[in-house]
Amino acid sequence: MSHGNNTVSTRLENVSKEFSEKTIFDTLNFTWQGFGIYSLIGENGAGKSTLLGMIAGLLDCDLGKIFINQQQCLLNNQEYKKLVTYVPDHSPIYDFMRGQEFLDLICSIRKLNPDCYQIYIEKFKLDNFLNTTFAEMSFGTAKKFLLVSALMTEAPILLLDEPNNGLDQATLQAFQQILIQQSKTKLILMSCHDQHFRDSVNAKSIRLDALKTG
Ligand SMILES: Nc1ncnc2c1ncn2[C@@H]1O[C@H](COP(=O)(O)OP(=O)(O)OP(=O)(O)O)[C@@H](O)[C@H]1O
Repeated sequence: MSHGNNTVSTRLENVSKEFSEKTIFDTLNFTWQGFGIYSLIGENGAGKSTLLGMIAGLLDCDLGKIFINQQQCLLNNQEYKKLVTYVPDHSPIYDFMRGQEFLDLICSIRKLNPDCYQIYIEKFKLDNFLNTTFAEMSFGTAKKFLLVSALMTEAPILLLDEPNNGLDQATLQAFQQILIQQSKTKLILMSCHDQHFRDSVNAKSIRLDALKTG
């Protein structure tokens, strides 16, 4: 991998977050070290998506710090952004954008050769949707493009929010194989309510309430 490390870590240091005076996290401390797949487990509203969004750098911590390797999650830290890629549970893509345009845009931002996504287009059977706008795509098809945009990068941290939601059986099988393969060289953190899917990719469970109480 081009990140050049034979290991990778994500570290939460005294991370606190509240929404409208409701505490979601209070001085959370945890480190994920090394490659593999981890799934955050917790009831609806426990804060799984919030934590993934914070590690992705899209939501601020109220207090505390988040690091990937030695890089701190800060608005202008481009080195941090290179280390992480994130798939939210719903598509945030402009309606007018077409599938291929979106992937080419991500390639251009991440300085990747556009050839890098072809293999995933085949595995996810997206050939016929490259020219389709996100407005016209089904939920599952849009989700597949988002997954491709993350899987094609070399970022060693992959954050996936409910990644299996909306995928058909054939795609799920292809996706499971890709995740297992990528988990040899990436640290994959996901939120996933589906135990069958978690087991199928050998995800290690991390209970959010256990994290909160240290
Ligand atoms: N932008 C926001 N403004 C106010 N409250 C928010 C906001 N985003 C999330 N919350 C609240 O923060 C809490 C954690 O939400 P989050 O979506 O992270 O939970 P989750 O564990 O991912 O839930 P689910 O399993 O339902 O996906 C919830 O109480 C939610 O209502």
